Amino acid sequence: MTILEKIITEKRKEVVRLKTEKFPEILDRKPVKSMYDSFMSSTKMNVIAEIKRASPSKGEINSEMDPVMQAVQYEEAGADAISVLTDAPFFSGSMEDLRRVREHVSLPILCKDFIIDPIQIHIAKASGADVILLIVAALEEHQLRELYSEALDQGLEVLVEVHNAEELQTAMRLGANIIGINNRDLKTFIVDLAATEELAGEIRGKDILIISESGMKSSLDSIRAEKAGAKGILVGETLMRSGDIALSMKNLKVSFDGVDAR
Ligand SMILES: O=P(O)(O)OC[C@@H](O)[C@@H](O)c1c[nH]c2ccccc12
Repeated sequence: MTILEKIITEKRKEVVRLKTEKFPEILDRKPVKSMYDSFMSSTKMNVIAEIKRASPSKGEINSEMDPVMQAVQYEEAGADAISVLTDAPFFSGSMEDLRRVREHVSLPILCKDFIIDPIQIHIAKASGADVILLIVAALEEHQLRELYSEALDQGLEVLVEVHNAEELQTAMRLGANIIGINNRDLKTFIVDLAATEELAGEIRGKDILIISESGMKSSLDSIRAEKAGAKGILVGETLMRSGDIALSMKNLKVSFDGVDAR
């Protein structure tokens, strides 16, 4: 079994449990600006800064961190959106983390999870998410379509994640307007920015927002993503391990002419 299959097997059990539990209280909140609109109109690389305690490929990353303190630091450092990993068994996160972060930041929040059932979308929305992730490799196309339209009906934006040309075709058939190219192969954990370079060129239509995900360490990586056509990057580990979040953020937020934004 691949790690992705293991994660999905656990998710199915979680969904069964969620359906028996009490639905969480709906958080009262102000609307935020659309991530799509703000990223498309920016002149600098947009950074989605991720709250990630641990991962199956790296084990523990930063288990001491308080998600609210981390998210507030991200916002102060100039992040454009916050991603909160809510999966518990493999990433040590929770929906409670997302809810707490929501109460302290005003940026768009991405609920980063392995969504396989509408109940997860409803809970994410109630907990304050603005954007959800749908991973093409984890879903049948009909499921992907159902979950995608459910999310739009709920007023959420959707980041549709792909890793190869076939998945990209599926995302484009769906009409996704935000496509995330994961540089990490979820089956082997190998990270290679060439994934963004290869796939971004195949994305037809200037109105699709491209996000390059995983493995971003420095301004060089950010410039590489920008040259390939990405308007956003999703960064977890580098920011979670950084001793100077403001500096790391500055390095990643290159301006779109390829010159460092500083
Ligand atoms: O820590 P990194 O290498 O910066 O990666 C962040 C993010 O892209 C990664 O966490 C991720 C991308 N797609 C996912 C799907 C599920 C869980 C996690 C992910």
